[in-house]
Amino acid sequence: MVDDCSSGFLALDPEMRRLREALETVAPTPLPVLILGETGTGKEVVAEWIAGMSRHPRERFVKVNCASLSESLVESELFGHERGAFTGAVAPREGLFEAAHEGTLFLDEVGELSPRTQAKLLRTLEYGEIVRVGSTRPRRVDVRVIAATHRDLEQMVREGSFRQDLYFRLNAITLRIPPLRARTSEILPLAALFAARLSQRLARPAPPLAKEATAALLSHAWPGNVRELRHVVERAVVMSKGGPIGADHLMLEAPRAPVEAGIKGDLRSFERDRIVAALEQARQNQTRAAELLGVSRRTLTNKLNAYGIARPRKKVALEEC
Ligand SMILES: Nc1ncnc2c1ncn2[C@@H]1O[C@H](COP(=O)(O)OP(=O)(O)OP(=O)(O)O)[C@@H](O)[C@H]1O
Repeated sequence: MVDDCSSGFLALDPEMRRLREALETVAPTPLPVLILGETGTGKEVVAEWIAGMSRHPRERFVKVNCASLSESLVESELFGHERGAFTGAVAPREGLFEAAHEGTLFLDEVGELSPRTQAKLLRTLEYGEIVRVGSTRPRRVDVRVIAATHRDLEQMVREGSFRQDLYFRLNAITLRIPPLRARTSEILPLAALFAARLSQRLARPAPPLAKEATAALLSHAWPGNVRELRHVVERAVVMSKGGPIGADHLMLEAPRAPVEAGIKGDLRSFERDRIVAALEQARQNQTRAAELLGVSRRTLTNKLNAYGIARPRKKVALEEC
């Protein structure tokens, strides 16, 4: 079950495999799940996968991005409202908790909720009931909550901006999705998957990746994670017009350090570029690259890990897995 990606969730990296194996055990339970990870790492994909594996596979999966809701809207969106609860509330309306009854509610960017909404959410999780805005009548809801955030919730708890009791309620099961730069073995298979999917939609054979394109994909830092990779590959599939994908089609800029990183960031960026260039010059031979850079092989290995630079594999099949 860990190798296929028919559900749209590819897991080849050992940590991702462990994560998926653990999920197979917890998915069919009603326990809340908290998914942590940088933006674009696949938190929503994982949430959908859990919902698909849950007690009633055809149950409802309702998702909401808490960051996209204004403070005035969020309560009524989540818990619903009664007629006349506020200006414009001309009719009663059920909220997302009620819509997800006997199903799963995915609360994306849960760290953005205000203290007031956090309190209401805690109550819902504790008692399994919601109270619509403008009402005092509790309504029972049976909803499995999956929450996600790119924020450091533990830090937010320490700072007092996220309720500790809510944090403990949400994190019955916590999954940490590693950034793409920490699971470089997945870069090329994911690229192959995205290229194959789009090519299929365009009714074209999946294009092969030229050697330089492979090297460019592997040496990029992917600050936008899997989402960025998907966009880069899909654009390249279009730009290559059915031919092999070259490095130019990827249009990856050389990594630039953010201004606030100051000279430290500049030096890191410089060092990383030098390592990538040395590897290219040495045709990916790490011993030779270490010689060119004047460092030991061990130092080079440490730096490759620190910067998330991986050696390209010899050949990648660009086909749907
Ligand atoms: N393991 C994976 N297998 C296949 N596709 C993936 C995988 N991980 C992410 N993706 C794809 O990458 C994109 C971003 O994934 P997703 O929206 O789940 O990330 P996220 O962590 O929820 O992002 P955000 O924090 O911005 O909400 C989507 O197009 C998704 O299909």
